[in-house]
This record gives sequence, C-alpha cells and structure tokens, in this order.
Amino acid sequence: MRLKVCGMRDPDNIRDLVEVVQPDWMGLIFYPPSPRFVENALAESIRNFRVNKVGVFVNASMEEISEKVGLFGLDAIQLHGDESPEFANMLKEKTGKSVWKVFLVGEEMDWEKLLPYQNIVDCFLFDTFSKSHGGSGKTFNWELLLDYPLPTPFMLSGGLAIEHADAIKDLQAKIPQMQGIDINSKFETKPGVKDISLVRKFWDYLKT
Ligand SMILES: O=C(O)c1ccccc1N[C@@H]1O[C@H](COP(=O)(O)O)[C@@H](O)[C@H]1O
Repeated sequence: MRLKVCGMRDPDNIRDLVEVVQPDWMGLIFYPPSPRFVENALAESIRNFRVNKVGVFVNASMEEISEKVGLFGLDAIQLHGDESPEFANMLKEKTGKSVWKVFLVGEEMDWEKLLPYQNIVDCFLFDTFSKSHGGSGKTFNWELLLDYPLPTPFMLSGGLAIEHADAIKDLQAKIPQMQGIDINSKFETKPGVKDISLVRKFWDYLKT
C-alpha cells in the first residue's frame, strides 16, 4: 500500500511530514479556489525535500501545468477536472511525467468512461463527487470499486480518516489494483496544514 498526503502548503509542515512519515507522494494543489492553493513562492523552499511531488490541477492549461512541473520539480500530474484523454496524452508526451486521471464518484459508477484513458494514464484516482471538485471530506460508496474492471492501478481518495483504517485494509485485500490511498482534509489542523502525529499513527497502522 502506498500513501499520498495531499494539500500541503507550509514548508515546516512539509519538512515534518517528509522526516516523520516519509510518504510515497506529497500533493500540491494548483487550483486557485481551493483553500490549499499553492503560490509559486513555495517552490524555492521545498525544492530539495526528498519526496515525490504530485501537482493537482482542475482544468488548467497545458502551459500552466508545464510551468508548475518545471518550477516545483513535479514527478506526477493529477488531473482533477474534466480533462480529455487527448489532453492527458499530450501532457504526458510534453512533460514525460506520470499522469493520473481523477474520476468523481456519485451514487453509481460508469466504468466505460475510463476506457479512453486506460492506455494513456499511469493511474486512476477515485474521489467523492462534489461541486468543489475535491477536498470535500466526504467518502463515497466503496462497494462500487469491487466492480472495477481494468488492470490500471488506482488510488482511493475522498474523506479518508483514521477511523477508516480497517475498512481500507479490507478493501485493498479484495482489489489488487488498489495501489494506495490519498489523504487530505481529515488530517488537517487547518486547510493546508496536516497533523503529522495523526498521519503517522494512521500510516504506522496501515502499512503493517
Ligand atoms: O483539497 C482541495 O482543496 C482540492 C480542490 C480541488 C481539487 C482537489 C482537491 N483535493 C483533492 O481531493 C481529494 C480528496 O480530499 P478529501 O480527503 O476529501 O479532503 C484528494 O485527492 C485531494 O487531492
């Protein structure tokens, strides 16, 4: 199981996360309406931290994403909006980075929607449907994932909290394509700042 901690924006908090938890990825949100939005000024102070960085974008342009990839040294790009398969493909060719496509899950899931992306993206990510696009703090019905039909790995996201640890373990045991989890608002002391001891407690339990 792999861990992504998303919505980081404070250099001291990021340093603590990297030293204490050593997650597989850290997420930076480049969506201006988000309370976790990251300004360019952060790039210099976190450039040398030894953690893989994922940039989260919502319907951003190719130019904007390419600029952030260079400035922040991003390792992966998470497309959290309505980006087309053609856009994802061009982005992968242009940047050479890992590309993740997010699908927001409501009451039902239409797996056909994923097919045009499956030979392009490195990973899918399933988050709960919300008008704010992400960071809702709400879970969706994970039973839907038991019908996931593709070999492409995916990440589970959307309102994950410490009380879900056992259910997450159970789900991963049933679905081998589930490569990891993405945590965010349920581990915050305020938007963009994580409770590192809580993240550590959760991850120490889950990774065993
Ligand atoms: O966190 C945000 O503000 C955000 C805004 C726009 C798009 C994505 C965002 N975050 C992503 O949302 C999911 C789930 O977060 P939560 O656990 O429900 O708070 C996570 O993948 C973040 O990358």
